[in-house]
Amino acid sequence: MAAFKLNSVLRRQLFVGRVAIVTGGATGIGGMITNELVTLGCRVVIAARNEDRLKEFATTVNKNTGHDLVYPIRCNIRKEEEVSELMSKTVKQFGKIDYLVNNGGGQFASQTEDISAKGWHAVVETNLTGTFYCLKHVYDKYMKKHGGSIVNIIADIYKGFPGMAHTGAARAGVENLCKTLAVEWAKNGVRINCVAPGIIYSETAEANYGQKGMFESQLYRIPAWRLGDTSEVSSVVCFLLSPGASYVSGNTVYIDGAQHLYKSTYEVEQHSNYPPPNYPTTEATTPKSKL
Ligand SMILES: CCCCCCC/C=C/C(=O)SCCNC(=O)CCNC(=O)[C@H](O)C(C)(C)COP(=O)(O)OP(=O)(O)OC[C@H]1O[C@@H](n2cnc3c(N)ncnc32)[C@H](O)[C@@H]1OP(=O)(O)O
Ligand SMILES: NC(=O)C1=CN([C@@H]2O[C@H](COP(=O)(O)OP(=O)(O)OC[C@H]3O[C@@H](n4cnc5c(N)ncnc54)[C@H](OP(=O)(O)O)[C@@H]3O)[C@@H](O)[C@H]2O)C=CC1
Repeated sequence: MAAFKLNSVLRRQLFVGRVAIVTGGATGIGGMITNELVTLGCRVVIAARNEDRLKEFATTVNKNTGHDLVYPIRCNIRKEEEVSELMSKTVKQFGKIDYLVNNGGGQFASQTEDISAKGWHAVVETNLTGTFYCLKHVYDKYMKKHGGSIVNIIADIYKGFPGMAHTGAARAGVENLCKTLAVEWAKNGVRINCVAPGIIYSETAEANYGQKGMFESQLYRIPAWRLGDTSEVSSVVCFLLSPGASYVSGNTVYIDGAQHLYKSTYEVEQHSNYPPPNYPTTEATTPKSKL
């Protein structure tokens, strides 16, 4: 019992005096990361495009905790000058940036051949280039001299990302960038890792796919036979940021109930359009071609 009490005291103090930036930090997974960091004593700058939503979230958390721990800054991560300002304003306001969580991002579902050039650029510029801007400017403005810890939220790209090729390509780019920076910036005391969520329920995430129940319809593809919840992502993010992960860098942690080892969210319909095999086939093994 005494040990448990000590633990909970330590837990509350884990990030006291620390400062984090969480992009997309007012909704879904990002909102839960902000909440958990605040619970651990951290001050958190939340950054996204929708300023009203940022302000409302910050006001609610600050009212609930009785402390001004959450600070909203409007920022579209696709615009380099806004990202640069986000980092400068944070250093000016709080004197430091210990942690960066690159969580802001997203995509839409589409067959690859139906993605327009504009749609491709929107997704790649948000998820890959936006993350690059955040990394470059947090390094320039603080972490180059002082070190820090970074977590990038990517996605389950273990088997590619059929049905969302743009985000698969962008997130794979972020994962590779993470490996590069884990090496290049080690000399500056910077650790950097990725977290790859499977299907994590939040109202905003599900709304993006336009249909209530869409996420639940995927349960049979997940060995855990349930969706993830946002706190199951935030706890891993906080661990990776914390001194508990002081020798961990350049890694990706999948948070997906083992889905990356099982079924993707994409169905391949039966067809006979591959070049024929060199073994005798029957009617049953050669369905009619639709081509
Ligand atoms: C079946 C179950 C699947 C489970 C998968 C679970 C894995 C992943 C889950 C998640 O990531 S949940 C998080 C969801 N949240 C978000 O995605 C929020 C952020 N998303 C966005 O902001 C957009 O999707 C965006 C495209 C990344 C950026 O949008 P932005 O506001 O900058 O651009 P738009 O002006 O809206 O669009 C630009 C361009 O993009 C094309 N496009 C956009 N949406 C669609 C769509 N729904 N379908 C087809 N194409 C789309 C389109 O070309 C747009 O240009 P215009 O045609 O509008 O001129
Ligand atoms: N939920 C899930 O199942 C999964 C989620 N993910 C990823 O996790 C992250 C969080 O998603 P989740 O919480 O589920 O969904 P949300 O839709 O709630 O979160 C997306 C957040 O990103 C912000 N954002 C989007 N574009 C930009 C931009 N250009 N600049 C700044 N902020 C931006 C949004 O704020 P605003 O619109 O105000 O800018 C929003 O707060 C995303 O990167 C998502 O793709 C990955 C795999 C699975």
